[in-house]
Amino acid sequence: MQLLSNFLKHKKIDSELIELIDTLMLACKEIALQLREGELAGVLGVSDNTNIQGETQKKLDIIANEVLKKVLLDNPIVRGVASEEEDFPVFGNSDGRFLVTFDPLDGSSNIDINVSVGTIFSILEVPAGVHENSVDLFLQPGVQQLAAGYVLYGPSAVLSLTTGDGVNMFTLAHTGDFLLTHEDVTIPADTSEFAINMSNQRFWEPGMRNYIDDLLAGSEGSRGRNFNMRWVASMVAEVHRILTRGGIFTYPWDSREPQKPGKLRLMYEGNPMSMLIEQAGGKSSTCYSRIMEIQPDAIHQRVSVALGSRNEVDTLLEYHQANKND
Ligand SMILES: O=P(O)(O)OC[C@H]1O[C@](O)(COP(=O)(O)O)[C@@H](O)[C@@H]1O
Ligand SMILES: [Mg+2]
Ligand SMILES: [Mg+2]
Repeated sequence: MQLLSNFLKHKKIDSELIELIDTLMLACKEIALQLREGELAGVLGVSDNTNIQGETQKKLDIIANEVLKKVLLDNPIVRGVASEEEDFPVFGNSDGRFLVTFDPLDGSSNIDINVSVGTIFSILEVPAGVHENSVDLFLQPGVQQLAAGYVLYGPSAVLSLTTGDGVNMFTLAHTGDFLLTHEDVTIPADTSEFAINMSNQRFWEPGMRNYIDDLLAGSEGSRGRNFNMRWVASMVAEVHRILTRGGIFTYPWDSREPQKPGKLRLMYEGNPMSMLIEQAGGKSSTCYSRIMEIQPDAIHQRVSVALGSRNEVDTLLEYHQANKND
């Protein structure tokens, strides 16, 4: 089985980008170790802090964030990082070429119950000739990402990575190496499995309500077949399932906080996951437009997300279109 860096060299990926991905994996291996120790290392439970989005930080949110920040900023090819758990971007070498945004620990409500969590990352390039450090450097649409991926910390630790030429998966071996385990991952265009937090049903838009009602009606409804439902409450795990066997995942806009487009964050979750899904032949949308074409205007911007098997996402968009035109 091929080593991650050998695979990327073989694919003729830019050597500095390979170096950056290796650096990211160094941090993820450290996070994987801390997670594995769990209670033994005293890392479970909540901290006394709240992040800029008003969420209570888990101890492991903070640890994972610190590990990623330190390891990345120690490498002079990194100009700056932006994290879900940092109020503002943090800058390193002013000549650095890369920007990295990350959700250090996704699905962190699962930590204390020992269920899968993950790290999501997105790599951007500093626009040519820009020397001033500012948040604006990061505010690039998802189509500009050089690479994106996640590490799922589940029964095994798995990296799913795209550098803009398909999606490949690598499993962390006991030697500390990530080894190629799935090449050219492709999402089936059709699916009978959906993922949504059903407890928010009464807050959804009519398009989403009608769509889910028809899935639940199964073979007796207009879809004419039964659908299965999954909800891990960890986006990394949901996307991993979809990359592995297809499906649709959505965290849509809802009326609880109508001024926010959704729960998930564009720069740390929406864009990197959309790049992976599209590179595997799937589709990703806000329910109205392509996520990767959104011009961000704030680093912690939220976005509504619907992604997965292409034909099923198209069907969901039709329900939204139908209700928009009513
Ligand atoms: O608690 P809910 O409403 O089920 O939301 C679950 C969603 O929130 C998230 O946990 C948000 O990510 P964080 O844990 O990084 O805040 C997603 O991974 C997941 O899809
Ligand atoms: Mg998250
Ligand atoms: Mg998080």
